[in-house]
Amino acid sequence: MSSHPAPSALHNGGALWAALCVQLQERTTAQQFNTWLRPLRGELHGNELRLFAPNAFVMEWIRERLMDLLEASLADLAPGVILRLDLGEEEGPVPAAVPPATAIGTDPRNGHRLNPGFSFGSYVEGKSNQLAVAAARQVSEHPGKSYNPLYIYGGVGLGKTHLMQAVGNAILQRNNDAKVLYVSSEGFIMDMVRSLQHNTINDFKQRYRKLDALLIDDIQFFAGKDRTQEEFFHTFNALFDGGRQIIITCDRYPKEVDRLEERLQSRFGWGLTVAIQPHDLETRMAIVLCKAEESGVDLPEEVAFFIAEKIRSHVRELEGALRRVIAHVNFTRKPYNLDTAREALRDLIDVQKRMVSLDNIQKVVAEYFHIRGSDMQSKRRSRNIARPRQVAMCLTKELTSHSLPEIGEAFGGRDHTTVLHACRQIDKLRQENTQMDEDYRNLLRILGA
Ligand SMILES: Nc1ncnc2c1ncn2[C@@H]1O[C@H](COP(=O)(O)OP(=O)(O)OP(=O)(O)O)[C@@H](O)[C@H]1O
Repeated sequence: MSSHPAPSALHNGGALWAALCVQLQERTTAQQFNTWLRPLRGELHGNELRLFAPNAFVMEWIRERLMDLLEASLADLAPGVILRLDLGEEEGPVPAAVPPATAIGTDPRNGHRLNPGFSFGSYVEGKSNQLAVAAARQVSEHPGKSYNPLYIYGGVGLGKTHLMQAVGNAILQRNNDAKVLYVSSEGFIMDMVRSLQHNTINDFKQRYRKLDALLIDDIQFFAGKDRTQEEFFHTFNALFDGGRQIIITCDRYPKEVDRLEERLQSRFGWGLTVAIQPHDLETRMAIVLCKAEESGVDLPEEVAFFIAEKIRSHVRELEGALRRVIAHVNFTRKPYNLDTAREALRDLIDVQKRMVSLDNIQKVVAEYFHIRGSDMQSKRRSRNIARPRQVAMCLTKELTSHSLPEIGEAFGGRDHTTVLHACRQIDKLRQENTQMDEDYRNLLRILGA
């Protein structure tokens, strides 16, 4: 991280917190940042940075999920300063991403909370999202009538939110009076909690049930939240029965969302469930070109290809890499070509190379499946050992340039046909078994591929 503020800038807690926010914005999604971190207030007391949360719900959420990230970022920025999270004395302002309940659907300018940039026009279509895009277009033309609910699922940063909001924007374009609302599932929970706190739960129900289209993002965060699920169940029924459109996104298939009531799981499957798969090279390249054009940059195709080839995880990373290249070119005043792209992404590529070494793949896979590193080479054949070993072989084949005999050798002197068999087996299992596919994709992500 390059943005270390001068020590004088850190004298008061506000400045330190502001500097920390710059880092955190890079390390979280916009939604996470706006919903959970932006509402915090920072005060520096000696060597202790105290962060005050506006309410207990926000405080607990941060404690459970963001504390490690906050502490690590603070340690990078101001080593030695300790972090303490407290409840603010007074109820703080409502987070920017979650306007006060009364604002929902009533502000004609942005009551719907849609990002106008998330349109079909700026969404690149490829093999990985073809079906999802076709379904989304259909829904935008006949909301409430074609597929209800439309359930879009897929891994992190693959374009679920963008596509869902494209539908919302298209509905509004056709009918400016339509009551459309985009809300993250965390936003829905916050909204509900606030209504409960203020005894306005009936208003909450009315607001949500009057909508023409409800777009609810990342529904996996409903897991285990019984009161929220209960409330959403009734909202869902009211909208569905009234022929209003519901669009849901999630990181997995409905039946695979843990601790989600069965009645919700089954309702989510009533309409159409479509997946967005990780994008292939051509689609990634088209996305890079599209994003470059949006930024007013005439990017040579070879540079777009280079970025798409090196960054294989998800679109947010692709965007990050492109931003780096643009910043580097602006700063050095050099032209856009392979050399400048390589210079701009050197750190990233170096990290990636270290991550995808044969040794590291074995280590990461062993840790992921909780087996011993030495089991990668051992003769043990029990499934809980053999399967991770096959996964590691398959990843090594996919991510490195080692030959099959070299891979076999590194996995306890096995024959190259064993490696080939492992790769085929894992490919097959990934198609048949979503858990295996998810594990494999998680590992690719951990390995930075
Ligand atoms: N097919 C695409 N064409 C153009 N841009 C895309 C495409 N897919 C994703 N993006 C861009 O990638 C970024 C991340 O996309 P988005 O937030 O929609 O992903 P997501 O699947 O909802 O992620 P998360 O799982 O974190 O909620 C956005 O800036 C979006 O515009």
